[in-house]
Amino acid sequence: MTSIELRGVSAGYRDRWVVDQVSVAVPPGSWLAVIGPNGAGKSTLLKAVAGLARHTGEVLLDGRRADQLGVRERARLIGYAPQVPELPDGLTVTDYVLLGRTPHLGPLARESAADLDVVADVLARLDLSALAGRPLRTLSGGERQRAVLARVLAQQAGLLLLDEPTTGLDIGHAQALLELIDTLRLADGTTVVSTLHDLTLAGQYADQLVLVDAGRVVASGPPAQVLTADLVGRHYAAQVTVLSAPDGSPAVTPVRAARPAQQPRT
Ligand SMILES: Nc1ncnc2c1ncn2[C@@H]1O[C@H](COP(=O)(O)OP(=O)(O)OP(=O)(O)O)[C@@H](O)[C@H]1O
Repeated sequence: MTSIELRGVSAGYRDRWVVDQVSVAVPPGSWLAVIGPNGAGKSTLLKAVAGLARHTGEVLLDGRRADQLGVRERARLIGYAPQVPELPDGLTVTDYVLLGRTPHLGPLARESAADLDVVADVLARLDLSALAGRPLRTLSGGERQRAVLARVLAQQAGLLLLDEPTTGLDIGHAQALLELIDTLRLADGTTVVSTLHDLTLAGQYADQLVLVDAGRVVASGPPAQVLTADLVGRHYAAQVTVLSAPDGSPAVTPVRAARPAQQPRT
C-alpha cells in the first residue's frame, strides 16, 4: 500500500512547462484517473511522479519526498508503464517481463525461482502464457500492450502509474485488463494512478477523477461529479450526453448534431 500526494506540482520540458500547480491526494489502495484532452499534460504529470520529467513542487510517497528516495527504493515503490514504451530488441516476452523484477534482484543480479514464479503468474493472469517464448517484436499491438503491463505488475510495486493502459486494446481486452488491475488493487492494496481516454471506463474503475486542461486541474472528485456533459463538453470541445450505466456509473456518449434532411434528387 502506497499513498501518494502531489503538492503544487508543475512539470515540463527544456523550453516549456506544461503542467501547472497540480495538487491531489490519492489514498492507499485507491484508483485515480487523470483525464483531459490531447496535449493537456496528463502523460507529463505521470512522468513527473515517476521521476522522468523536470518538475517543481512536492511528490510525496507514503509521506516521504520522492526525490529523496534512492533509485532502487523508488523502483520498488513505483511501477510505471509509459504510453509508448520502448521495447528492447531481441527479447522474448518472458525475458522482458523478468526486467520488472530488477529492483528485487540480489547483488549478483540473478533471478531466483521465486522471481520466475512471479513472472509465470503475471503472464497467466494477463493471458500471455502461450506467448511466453515469443520474441516481443512479433506480438500484435494489443499483445504488446499487455506485455508492458505484465512487466510493471511483475515489479510488485505499491503504486502503479499507467499511462493509457488500454490504448490499442479491443473492448474485451480493455475490460479484462482493467478488471485485472482492479482485482490486484483490491487483493494487494495497490494504489493506481492512470490516464484514460475512455471516460466511461474511467468512471467505472476509478474512485476519483482529475480533469486536466492546459496543464491545470479544472475539476476533481468522484466520477459523477466530474463526468458531466457541461465539463466534458467544455474541456474536450465535444458534444456529449451523460447516461447512467446499469451499475449507476456515468456513461459518456458522443452526440451527433442532427443533419439536415436530404433533398430528393430531381
Ligand atoms: N519531450 C517533450 N518535449 C517537449 N514538449 C513535449 C514533450 N512531450 C510532450 N510535450 C508537450 O507537452 C504537452 C503535454 O503533453 P502530454 O503528452 O503530457 O499530454 P497528454 O495530456 O498526455 O496528451 P495525449 O492525450 O495526447 O496523450 C504537449 O503540448 C506536448 O506537445
